[in-house]
Amino acid sequence: MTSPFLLSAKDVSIYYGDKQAVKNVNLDVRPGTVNAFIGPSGCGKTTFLRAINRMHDLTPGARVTGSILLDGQDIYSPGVDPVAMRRRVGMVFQKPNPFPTMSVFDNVVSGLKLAGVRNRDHLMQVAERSLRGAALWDEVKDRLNTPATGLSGGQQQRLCIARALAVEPEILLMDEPTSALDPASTAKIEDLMGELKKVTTIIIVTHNMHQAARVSDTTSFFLVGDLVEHGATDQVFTNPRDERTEAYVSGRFG
Ligand SMILES: Nc1ncnc2c1ncn2[C@@H]1O[C@H](COP(=O)(O)OP(=O)(O)OP(=O)(O)O)[C@@H](O)[C@H]1O
Repeated sequence: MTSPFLLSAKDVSIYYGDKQAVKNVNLDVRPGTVNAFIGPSGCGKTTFLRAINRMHDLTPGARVTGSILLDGQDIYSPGVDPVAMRRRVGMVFQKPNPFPTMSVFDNVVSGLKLAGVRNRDHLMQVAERSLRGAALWDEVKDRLNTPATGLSGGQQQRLCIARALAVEPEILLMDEPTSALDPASTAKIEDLMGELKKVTTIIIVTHNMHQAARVSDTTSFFLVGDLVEHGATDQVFTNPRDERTEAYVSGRFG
């Protein structure tokens, strides 16, 4: 039988030199869902997230053990090309990071151009679809050829979401995507999540428990490198199994 999970982490540990930042994490993610990682600062959420597209390959001294299966294939197996794999696993960072010298349009289609796509009509179709997907089309359709840096912070973050969507990733990793944004821009991105999960699967690291409760289907609670609890978001917030989760979600530490 094929697995119902798009992503399965098995016994994943992550080290920076001698220091273990993530301890034996096991986690399954279903396709078409929003999955939140919560927990206090420094507990390993971002470290684990970055392992899902092999970003630690680029960090000196970092080491990942265990396996992370994407569609049943271990992304750490020797035959896997990390560049090709990263096209399947998109990433949106804390601070919007559009390519500063590029126009809005060129930012969105940069991944496709890098892959050699040149057909202007096709690029235009993808740009429109991706910008609509990121709920940005109406705001930028008349300024596609202007610099991306002219957009507001919230628009820039949605542009980064559009850029990620353009290559049709199977998973979109979002590392505190709204922490640098004002409440109105945050609300727009939260509203977007429900739409995005129709076309991809989302994992979002957030410090904001209300955000996790609002947008996610499942929640994983991390504490000093351990995945303490993982379950349906309703259950984790209203009926946590572990007393440490209970203490955290009720605001007793954090
Ligand atoms: N490049 C690095 N080199 C060494 N240690 C690191 C590195 N990045 C993170 N760490 C350490 O690993 C641990 C986990 O950090 P991580 O950033 O994953 O936590 P986090 O839960 O995402 O925190 P935050 O919510 O503050 O972003 C911390 O102790 C951190 O200091």
